[in-house]
Amino acid sequence: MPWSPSSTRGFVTTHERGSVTPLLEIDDLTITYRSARGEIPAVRGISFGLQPGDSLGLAGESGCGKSTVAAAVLRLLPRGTQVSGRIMLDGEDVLKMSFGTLRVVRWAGASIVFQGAMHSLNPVQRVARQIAEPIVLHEHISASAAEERAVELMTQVGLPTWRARSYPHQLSGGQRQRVMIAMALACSPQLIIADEATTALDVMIQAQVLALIKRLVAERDIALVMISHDLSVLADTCDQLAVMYAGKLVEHGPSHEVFGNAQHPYAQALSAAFPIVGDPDERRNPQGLAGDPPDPAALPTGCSFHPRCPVAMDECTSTTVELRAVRHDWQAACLRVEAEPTQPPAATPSALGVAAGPDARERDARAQERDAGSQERGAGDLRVRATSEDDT
Ligand SMILES: Nc1ncnc2c1ncn2[C@@H]1O[C@H](COP(=O)(O)OP(=O)(O)OP(=O)(O)O)[C@@H](O)[C@H]1O
Repeated sequence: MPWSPSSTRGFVTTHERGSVTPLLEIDDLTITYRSARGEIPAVRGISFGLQPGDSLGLAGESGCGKSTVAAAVLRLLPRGTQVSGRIMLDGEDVLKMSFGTLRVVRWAGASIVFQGAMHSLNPVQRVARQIAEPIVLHEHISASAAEERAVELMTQVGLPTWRARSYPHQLSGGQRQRVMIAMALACSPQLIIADEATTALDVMIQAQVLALIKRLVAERDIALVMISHDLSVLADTCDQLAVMYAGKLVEHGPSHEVFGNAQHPYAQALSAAFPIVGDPDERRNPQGLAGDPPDPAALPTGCSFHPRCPVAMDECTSTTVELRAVRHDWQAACLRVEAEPTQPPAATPSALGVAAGPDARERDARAQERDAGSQERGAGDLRVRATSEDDT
């Protein structure tokens, strides 16, 4: 079994054994909280898969279900929450794992870096000791050997070794977030979930921590799920972007396409709200999105986005639309998207009829310019902030 707790490292992965099974495969995941207000359908039938080394940015407004997905991957949801579908981690169903296996999988298979390290760290324990704890637990080595490893990890995440004996309150916010990343890496997981891991940091420190995550993920061939409100940060850090709205995926595809040429009106609005360096129009005129996301306990009929959608049609009020292929690697859940899987890429919003009128034409022209640019430059040039560790 891949997650046998008895092997030296904790497990032998299917990838180490040469399997091509996706590392993470989420299939029709549906999560409903039970609360005093009744049932809250937080996640509604989402699916995606990741191979080692893949990175997926999960975006969407507050309350759309991003953290619920993250918590489900490590079965950290409150007791009583209804979960259906499948979450396969390295070929094993997380939802059916025994607690013994789950203990190994947490840290050694997948780990989560949350926002606000101060609340996640023990205030009265030195940081190296905290990083060493999961190593002792999972690898059954002595505390001093584990602390040596912890100090090595601290160096890898750019913390000076003398900080090993510091307490969390003696570190800056960025340093604490680095400690959390070192902890997440401690047992060499195959998957890291970063849930708003850089949101509370100032722009310079955020850039450093993002660069660090990118470097470590690339060096170690780790799969990354990164959750953020900030689509531009996700587009800069991840290869793929998935946009959630009211518990559903409304668009999923290569980052430069979803950020630069979104097909779903919600994903368009979200990406238009963030500036792109080198695009003065977007910088001068960042657009907001009117209205609020729906109450998950009282979702609108049809497409949940239709009450806020600038291009909604009558049908949208009654027809539920699932993801449609825009291209073989790109999907959007909008009735206006004409699925043309055999056509070459670079369908533009107006070509798909997603947005009509002068604004849409302007936007479309910008999207085409960006598209041409992105083909030359690649997705990395969508960055809006300096992300080189050396620069900051
Ligand atoms: N323990 C819980 N009990 C009941 N409802 C919950 C619980 N946790 C989250 N919810 C609800 O589930 C929905 C999804 O919440 P979730 O935290 O996953 O969203 P999110 O996209 O991560 O939001 P944010 O960006 O604000 O963290 C929200 O409507 C939220 O109020």
